[in-house]
Amino acid sequence: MAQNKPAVIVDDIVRVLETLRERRPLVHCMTNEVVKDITANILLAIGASPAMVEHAEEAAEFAAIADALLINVGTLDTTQMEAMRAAIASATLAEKPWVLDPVAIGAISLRTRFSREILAQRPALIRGNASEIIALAGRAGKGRGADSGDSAEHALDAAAQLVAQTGNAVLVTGPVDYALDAARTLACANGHPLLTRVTGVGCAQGALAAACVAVAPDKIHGAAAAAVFMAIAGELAAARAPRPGSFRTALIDELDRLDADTIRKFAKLETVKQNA
Ligand SMILES: Nc1ncnc2c1ncn2[C@@H]1O[C@H](COP(=O)(O)OP(=O)(O)OP(=O)(O)O)[C@@H](O)[C@H]1O
Ligand SMILES: Cc1ncsc1CCO
Ligand SMILES: [Mg+2]
Repeated sequence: MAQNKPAVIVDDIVRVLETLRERRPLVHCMTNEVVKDITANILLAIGASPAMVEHAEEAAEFAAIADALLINVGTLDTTQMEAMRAAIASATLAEKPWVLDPVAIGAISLRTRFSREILAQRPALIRGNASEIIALAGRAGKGRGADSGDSAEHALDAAAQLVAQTGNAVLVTGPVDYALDAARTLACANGHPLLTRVTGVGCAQGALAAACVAVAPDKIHGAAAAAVFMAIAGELAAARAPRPGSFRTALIDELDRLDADTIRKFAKLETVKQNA
């Protein structure tokens, strides 16, 4: 089953971008209060269509209509938890992919319990920094908030466990991003430290991954595409905007400008493990 899957190559990532811009996937975002603006703008820049729909009744209705759903627990509350449960049930029934972003779990109990509860509904993709991935797998890590205290390499075992639990894919972000499913582990070595100096880049990347998974042939292609798009745009943005405020604007501009030639020229995508 997991075996004999073809390798993921840069051409596959280019195709995800082209398909995304043709199909303009509608991404239902249930995300935290801090990052809604940057999330919607990053989705628009890459060519997707964002919609933030929060009320439980509306969320259940909309999750069936949208092409993908993002569940981000960054500013969780009780009302939102109920709405998220309803949306996940509806997306699952409609066979629409959903992405889990377990922001700052580990040190904070309620969101950790909730993320583990909904993990049982098998998200198509989990996107988190190393500490979040380690905590979701039930292991001890160094995370204390929304930023990672662990290395992505450290999180790979935990990520593989989550892949086994969901049967789907995981994207661990950090200095190197890792995308994995049961058959393959890919590493994207692009990126720039300024990506961590603007709040919500990781969260927006979860939304970007939802858009990519909606149009990609396989979940891992979606995960890898989200890694490559954000990291290359970050490198190009940093080259002309070396401070966080202007970098945020430049990042959105570079995602808008991103094209096949730029991806082919800059992508540092490597297969680190292939079980075929
Ligand atoms: N040291 C680094 N050098 C280059 N790129 C990095 C580095 N650290 C993270 N990144 C990139 O930053 C982006 C966000 O990843 P990060 O792991 O910081 O997410 P996060 O902690 O969940 O973010 P947030 O909580 O602010 O939304 C990714 O594209 C990742 O590749
Ligand atoms: C800063 C912050 N706090 C809760 S969510 C969030 C956005 C980055 O994860
Ligand atoms: Mg961060």
